[in-house]
Amino acid sequence: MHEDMERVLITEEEIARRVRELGAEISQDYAGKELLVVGILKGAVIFMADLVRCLNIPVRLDFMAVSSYGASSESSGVVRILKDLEQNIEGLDVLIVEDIVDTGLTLNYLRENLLTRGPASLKICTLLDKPSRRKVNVQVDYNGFVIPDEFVVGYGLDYDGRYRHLRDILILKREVYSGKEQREN
Ligand SMILES: O=P(O)(O)OC[C@H]1O[C@H](OP(=O)(O)OP(=O)(O)O)[C@H](O)[C@@H]1O
Ligand SMILES: Oc1ncnc2cn[nH]c12
Ligand SMILES: [Mg+2]
Repeated sequence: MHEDMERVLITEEEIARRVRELGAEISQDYAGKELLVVGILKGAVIFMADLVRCLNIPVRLDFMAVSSYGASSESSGVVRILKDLEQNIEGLDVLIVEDIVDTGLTLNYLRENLLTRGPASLKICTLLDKPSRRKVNVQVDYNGFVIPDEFVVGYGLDYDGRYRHLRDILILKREVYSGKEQREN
């Protein structure tokens, strides 16, 4: 195992099995429709690539990048759009795909923002959910795994931009992030 890692939390095999399950569930819910899948850069890219290949419905892809919210106040969570969608989503069925919901600030902002653009429907899929860290409530429609309050990396998730390429989801050794706040917020 990678020397910076405490332990494996979810193996690549467990991830693959769960992604197939989510794909089947989403395909069933959107049978007969076309889905615009919106991936939130960068962390969601790897999950999204696997998930969409488990869908047996027509799919289009688009991406957004948002700022991490820095020193914003606890509740509101100022989130800036760094890269917006290319696609006009009015009247479309849209599924936001995320790697993790932690405080919920990112998704809460994104959901509000995209709803103002008039999609026919808007749902949220996340691979990981850390309910213990929630600061704002956000409804998740498709949830891969509920995990404890540990800082995880791999399968798209990073620390300081590293470890996204690792095939499992692993818990990072505390000394690697030297006790710094998990999220500067
Ligand atoms: O629920 P929240 O507390 O808002 O945290 C979740 C968000 O934080 C991470 O993204 P990050 O801002 O680290 O960017 P990245 O996806 O490029 O790693 C993660 O990918 C989610 O988008
Ligand atoms: O555990 C985690 N690992 C990587 N990025 C994030 C964001 N929120 N929580 C995280
Ligand atoms: Mg990240």
